[in-house]
Amino acid sequence: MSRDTYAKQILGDAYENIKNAKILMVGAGGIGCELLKNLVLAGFGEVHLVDLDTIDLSNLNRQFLFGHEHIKKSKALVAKETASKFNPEVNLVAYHANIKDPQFSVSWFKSFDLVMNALDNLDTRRYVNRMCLTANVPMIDSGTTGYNGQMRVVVKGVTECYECNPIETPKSFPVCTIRTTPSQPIHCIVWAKSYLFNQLFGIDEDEATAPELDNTETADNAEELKNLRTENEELKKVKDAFGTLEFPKLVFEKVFKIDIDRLLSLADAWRTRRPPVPLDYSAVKTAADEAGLDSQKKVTMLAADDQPIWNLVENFAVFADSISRLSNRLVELQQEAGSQSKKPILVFDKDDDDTLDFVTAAANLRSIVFGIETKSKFEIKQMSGNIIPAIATTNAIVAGLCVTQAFKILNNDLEHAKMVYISQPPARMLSAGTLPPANVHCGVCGIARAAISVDPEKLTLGDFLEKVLKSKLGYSEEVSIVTSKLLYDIEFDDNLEKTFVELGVSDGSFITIMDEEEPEDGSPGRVNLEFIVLAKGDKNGDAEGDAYVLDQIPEIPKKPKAEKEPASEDEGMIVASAAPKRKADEISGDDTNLNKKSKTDGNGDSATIVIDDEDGAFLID
Ligand SMILES: Nc1ncnc2c1ncn2[C@@H]1O[C@H](COP(=O)(O)OP(=O)(O)OP(=O)(O)O)[C@@H](O)[C@H]1O
Ligand SMILES: [Zn+2]
Repeated sequence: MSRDTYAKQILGDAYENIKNAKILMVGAGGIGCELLKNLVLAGFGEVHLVDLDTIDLSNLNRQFLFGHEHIKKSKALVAKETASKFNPEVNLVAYHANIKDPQFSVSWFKSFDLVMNALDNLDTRRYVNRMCLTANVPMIDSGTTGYNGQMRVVVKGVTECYECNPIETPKSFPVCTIRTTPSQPIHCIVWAKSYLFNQLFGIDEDEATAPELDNTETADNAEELKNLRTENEELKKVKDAFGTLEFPKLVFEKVFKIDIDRLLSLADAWRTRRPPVPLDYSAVKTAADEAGLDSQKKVTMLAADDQPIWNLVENFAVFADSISRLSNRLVELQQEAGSQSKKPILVFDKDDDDTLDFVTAAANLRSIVFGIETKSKFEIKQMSGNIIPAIATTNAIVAGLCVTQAFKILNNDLEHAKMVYISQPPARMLSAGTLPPANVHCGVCGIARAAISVDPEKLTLGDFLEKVLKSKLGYSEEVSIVTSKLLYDIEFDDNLEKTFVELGVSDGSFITIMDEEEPEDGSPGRVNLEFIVLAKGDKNGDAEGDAYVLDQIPEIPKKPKAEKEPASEDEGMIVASAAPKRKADEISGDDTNLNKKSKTDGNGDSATIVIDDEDGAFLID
């Protein structure tokens, strides 16, 4: 009896399609390991798997393709190695890489029959969704949170895409709660992780506002924002001492003394609240030395134990030590990067001890200043990483469901494909539904898509408008060109001389073209066109001096007739409404609700944060 006897008996003629299928699997973590095992055992012919991460000890309880000996090795490569032993006939190809890397182009996506997501963040899911829509490849997305899970099939033009209905966006905290009047541990953790960490080691908040901070300026918080800007300016000066022995001291004095003194001067804020108490560097340092926390070895030992709740001097010692560790790392990265235009940064990762130590100590010191309960490193890891324990069995169920739906897609039996939810009792444990049709107003799948290869240092916005949009695609000058900000519209032509690179458009960026012309006969204009920008390799350019190559002229259909605004709630899911036409003055840095944010620099950090005022805070992903 051969290995595939049973599969042939069960699937009949359809088995040939499975055997000839070429599948892309994105993510080789909890769901990914289960999924790969299923694909390999079911006899899928060729599976490519992409994962950017390496194996951590904490993965081993459920990511069973990995063992102790694989810690710190590539998930993708080890998963391939282990799974290929289950069925050597399957052709497995592994990539230790980010799926957003330019090597994974639209034409590469096109070469697959099906893409299966086993990811842990919204940002990458959205990216893969868009690539699949551009490449016209069906996608199966799956996810679990503890005992809950879901999977769904996405086929361009037939079913809902991943973004047809807005996924609940992260709950944001008013900036004044985080930066001026924290009252819960979570406020201090968000401050340490999303504000202070980024200011010191990551992307400056002026360049990219962290998602948890709501920066809308209202009369209520204008005064606070003015103060915060002063704080930012001062912190930039402190950063001049980066990498020196003085640096931890200057940061400490700045955020736990100078800023707190300034807050205290806002007398109104403290009429009904307990005023914060600034910390004195010399006094705390002396106390830490007296407590024996004067050597790095002792601090390392202290930080290694994540169970106890550290006191003031312990937090102080870990704070200073982790700043030194992180500064050294960043200096090294900067030296390695040399004169490259993209400055290296550090990104918070709950599994990265240096970053977690910093966030734990900084959050606790702030809690002490504001008289808020402090937390252990273990607790802060959970809260800052938005973890709900991953359950192996939920992953296994979801991965199994994904494969049964993959059979249907590959056998052109889409009408029987389902979306399935796994819930906890008293709700039904498994509930399946037919695939909802695409939302014609969706800003992601209800639009035209194309890829354009450009030389971002050569192509100017003016040339793009004239030579691509007007000459090749028949637009008038009444268009808006948008990335995460407005680049051009009929009343805003300041950027026409600038090159793509000067406008921050580079490999992997998305550019949206909005047809603003209103035909005289009242007929609808064309739907938005979203280009994915690819940096040009050595492909020969066309007649335009190699600044761009447009392989295919995209078809850009007319907009669907406007419908009445749908009701906002439908069985607990928010229904998308037509994207409003944007005005130049509405366009600032961020425009998440229009789904046109450039995808080049998303950090994948997309948690839903739920605050329970009664019982403190908890987070879910
Ligand atoms: N942009 C991306 N490109 C490639 N792989 C990605 C990308 N984003 C996330 N992943 C991978 O998706 C997988 C998701 O798996 P999972 O949800 O089990 O997360 P994990 O990091 O293994 O576990 P945990 O977060 O619970 O520690 C991870 O292995 C992660 O590296
Ligand atoms: Zn859609």
